[in-house]
Amino acid sequence: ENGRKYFPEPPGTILLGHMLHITSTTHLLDYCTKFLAIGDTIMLRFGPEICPIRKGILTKDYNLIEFILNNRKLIQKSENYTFLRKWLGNGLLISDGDYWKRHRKILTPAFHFEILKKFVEVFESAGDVLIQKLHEYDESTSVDLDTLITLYTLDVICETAMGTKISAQSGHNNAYVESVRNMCKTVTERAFSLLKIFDKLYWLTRDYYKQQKALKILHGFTLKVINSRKNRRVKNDEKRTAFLDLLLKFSEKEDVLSVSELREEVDTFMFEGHDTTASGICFALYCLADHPEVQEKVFQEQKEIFGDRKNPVTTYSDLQQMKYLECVLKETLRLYPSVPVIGRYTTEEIHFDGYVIPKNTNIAIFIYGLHRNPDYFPEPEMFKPERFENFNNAIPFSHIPFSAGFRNCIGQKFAMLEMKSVISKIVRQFEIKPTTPRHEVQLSPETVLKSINGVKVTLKERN
Ligand code: HEM
Repeated sequence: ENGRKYFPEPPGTILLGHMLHITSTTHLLDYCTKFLAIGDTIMLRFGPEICPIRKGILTKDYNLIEFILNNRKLIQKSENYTFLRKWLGNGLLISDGDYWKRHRKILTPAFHFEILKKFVEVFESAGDVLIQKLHEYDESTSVDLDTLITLYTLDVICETAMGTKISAQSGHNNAYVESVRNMCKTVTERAFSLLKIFDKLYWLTRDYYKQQKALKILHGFTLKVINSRKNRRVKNDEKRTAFLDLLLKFSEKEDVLSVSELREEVDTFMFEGHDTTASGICFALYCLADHPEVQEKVFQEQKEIFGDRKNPVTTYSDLQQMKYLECVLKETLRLYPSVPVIGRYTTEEIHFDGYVIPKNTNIAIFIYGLHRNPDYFPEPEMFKPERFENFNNAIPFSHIPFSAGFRNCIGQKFAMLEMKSVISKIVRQFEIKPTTPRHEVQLSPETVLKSINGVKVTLKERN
């Protein structure tokens, strides 16, 4: 067409394009991989022109990904993020333009390491509750980590984001916990349904009512916390260091956030900050179970830091010293990136390497596929944390579990500290082993990468 070059399109059906292939999340990773057999970047079509989410490109190409993530014109998120909007409003994850820029600037100081240092106590005390739970299992019963770990990360994010203990691990605040789960689930299901993406059809489904109910509980909870902390806040109260308190403090100065803006940012942390870390922790423990030699090295590192103390009070600087564990986490997030696909939307025509990406195109960056490219990671299916002991910094965009560029994850350091805190605690107390017969995870990219049959291991108390 006029010599304009577009990315190739894999075979699909005339009317529905590639939509039919992508109706189940469990096969999504396989389909993406299969589609990308014809090239590292391809065009996909989701249904006929009347469909709300129509066309897109899917890429695992290093250079294109670097180009996109470093491009100031490409910070708008793709259309499927709009399903999160009812919950997260214009929170940092989905806002764009000057509004995003302004909010990113306001929120960045809240993730300063001086603040994160203080959160280590929260990670540790929630971790102690988890350890108590884990002691209820022994070698004969497998533990499904998914539920237990998710309740742990919920406890952590609620206390750090809102300064409020919900004791999810002890079975309190079930309505809130359940609403978070329901919301995450229905949002994902919507993005992959041919019918539910239409608002008017969605109103007729049970999911819609489930969502409305969950939203009422979620928003109600956050607003209640904001209002009570706003009224009760004591000036210069050192103890109040939750994200919310910092934002309230900032709001008193020139950068005013309204109550609803505060609500949206806090809810965004609630969403982005618990499922992602839970996924990372579960898969890391699963990999450690499969690789006793790696686990032994992690354990030895703990001994070097703490001697024989099994339950030491762990500080920020202790966590900083866990260099090998950090490699384990990087390797886990390479093979199992918590956010396997991220999306962008073109607001103008983009030219890259002789190709045209039309205006109004959704771009899906396939992090999962990028991370398994043998050019950057020889024997890509193998779990080898040592790769990161001398990672080639010349190819920074080959490993981007936290994305990269302007819109990278604001919670990256927080997440690494939390994961290190809880995993080191578990490794000091237990030997992690595969179940018999060995549990095989079934990956499903539900916005966050999950295993639909759980993540099961067995635990043996160390002497
Ligand atoms: C292992 C854990 C985590 C992973 C793998 C992860 C990954 C990511 C990725 C890939 C993005 C980019 C999303 C996109 O472009 O659509 C992102 C953005 C974001 N993450 Fe995380 N995340 C993690 C933990 C956290 C935590 C703990 C928090 C908060 C406490 C957080 C808050 C955010 C926010 C607010 C954004 C939006 C940033 C912006 O657009 O300016 N994340 N994260």
